[in-house]
Amino acid sequence: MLGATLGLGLALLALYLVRAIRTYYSLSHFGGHWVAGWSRLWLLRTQGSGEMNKRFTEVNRKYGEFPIGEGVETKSTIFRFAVWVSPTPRSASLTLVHRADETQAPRLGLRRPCLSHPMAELFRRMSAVRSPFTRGRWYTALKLHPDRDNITSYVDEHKHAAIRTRMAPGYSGKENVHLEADVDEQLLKFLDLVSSKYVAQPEQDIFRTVDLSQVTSYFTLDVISKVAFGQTFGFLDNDEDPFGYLANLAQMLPAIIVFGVYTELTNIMKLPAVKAALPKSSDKRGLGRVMGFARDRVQERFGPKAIRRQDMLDEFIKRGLTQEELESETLTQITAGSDSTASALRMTLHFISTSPPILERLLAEARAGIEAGKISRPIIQDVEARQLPYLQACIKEGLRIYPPVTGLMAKMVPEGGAMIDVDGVEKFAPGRTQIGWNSWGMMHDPVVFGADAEIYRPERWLVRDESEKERGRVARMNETVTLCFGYGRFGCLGRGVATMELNKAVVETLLRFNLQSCNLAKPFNEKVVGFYVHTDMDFVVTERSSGDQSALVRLEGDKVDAGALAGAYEE
Ligand code: HEM
Repeated sequence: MLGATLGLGLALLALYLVRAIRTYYSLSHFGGHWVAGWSRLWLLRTQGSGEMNKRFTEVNRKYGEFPIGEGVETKSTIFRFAVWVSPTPRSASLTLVHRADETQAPRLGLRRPCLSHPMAELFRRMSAVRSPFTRGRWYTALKLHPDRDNITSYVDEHKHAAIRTRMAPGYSGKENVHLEADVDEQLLKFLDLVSSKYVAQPEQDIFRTVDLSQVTSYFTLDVISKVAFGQTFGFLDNDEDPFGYLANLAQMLPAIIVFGVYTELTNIMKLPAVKAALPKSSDKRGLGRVMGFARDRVQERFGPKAIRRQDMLDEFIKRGLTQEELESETLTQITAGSDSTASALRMTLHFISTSPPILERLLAEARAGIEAGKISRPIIQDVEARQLPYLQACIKEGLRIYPPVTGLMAKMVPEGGAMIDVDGVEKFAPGRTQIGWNSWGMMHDPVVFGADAEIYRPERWLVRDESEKERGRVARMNETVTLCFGYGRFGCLGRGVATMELNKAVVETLLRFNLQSCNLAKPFNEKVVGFYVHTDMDFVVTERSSGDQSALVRLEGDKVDAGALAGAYEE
């Protein structure tokens, strides 16, 4: 008996080794850290480092570089996850030519020679509507419910396409007549909260600070609950996390990291003991409480006394989503739509408020718009914001320098494999290879964004002259930054809502308040886990108008005691 067990064990080990070696060599030509070729531990370490964005970018810079443009080097990443043995991430730079799809996807450069960057081109090709690439197993980690998938977690193409078709109209905003008014209402509450509770008045010895990381999350969470269900969670009303949701999310980070690498572990959610420990809608706090809130709001739309409101939920119901589907999808809406927009908002505010020339230029544009009657008060309308070039440049630059989603979003090479062009050499990526996305690397690429790509500089988005070269430069940047919302059949459905929030909140906040970071040497703490967990982002806030007045200095008389530094001019 012992002998048979030992024999079986050795046979399994041999099988594992053969597969591991085959997997390793099938992708060894892409280069990368050797550990990543054998196990996912490298990936786990990188994702758990809290700075996955920077580490992936370092890897891309180290391995598989290929010269492009004017001798500048650029990079991308490929991760290999084997069919069933331990996945083996690899890295390499690449452009993509896919054999099976050659008729639809001509070789890079032939169709749009100057606009496409190889990394962006690859990303688009994989996500395009008729692409044979599919979602990788990475997406299964986005399942929030033990039994139910949601739009972000379906790896089955047909199921994903079916739910997306039914949900897209609800997101489009055309049917959601309350959308803009709902966003305005929450923004006014946000501004009111800052004004009533956080404005410092040092001249009256009132010293206060606000944690921007917190209040921006409160704003986007209340917006999303209002536009999704017609009722807010009450973050802004209470100036706190009423359900303990954000705290619960922070506790779940280790699990998020591990599940994002060992995606098969999502199956343990089906085990009765694990299932019992998972958040559920009857919970009093945390994600479970949010699930309960979503369940109650959905329930109100059904039955004899059903509430009717022309909004997203109503549109989803009209498109035939069941009560169960709605509970799961609305929860996804909250997780997908709150943190991403909040980080875009807070980082954009941070960069503008810490760069006086940028702030001044933005304020000048906004004030001119108000004076000309082109900006509604008290809140700018979305259509008006889209007419302000410098505001748009500031927002795009914010999304670029801190792309809100840094998760791998791995797409899978179809059966039969794909040819991938590395350094001008075509290399074969076997079927089921998963190709991860390094959004940070893509958005910080000097080839696309210029040699100062690491710097927040909205001016790069403004066309300097009418030459074809200049228009091509800006068009290429626009094509790339838009990818931070994904693309094609996987692209973000909430993009319109997010853009509306940013269009309004950035300019209205800065028009009212002067923001000063409390600690420029370390303005915030950050953990990057596919999204950003920011804490301690403390700012001093003063009313902009009073700040402006106090800056007016009157120099009266010939001799002024300006209080110059003592000692420097003394004998
Ligand atoms: C600045 C803010 C946002 C960014 C950068 C962003 C980015 C993304 C990205 C990268 C994806 C996945 C693309 C892929 O799988 O390849 C995605 C998907 C999605 N986003 Fe957003 N998002 C934002 C805001 C929102 C908001 C406000 C909502 C809801 C109102 C939302 C709802 C969704 C949904 C439902 C999906 C899944 C689409 C699908 O699977 O077909 N997002 N988003």
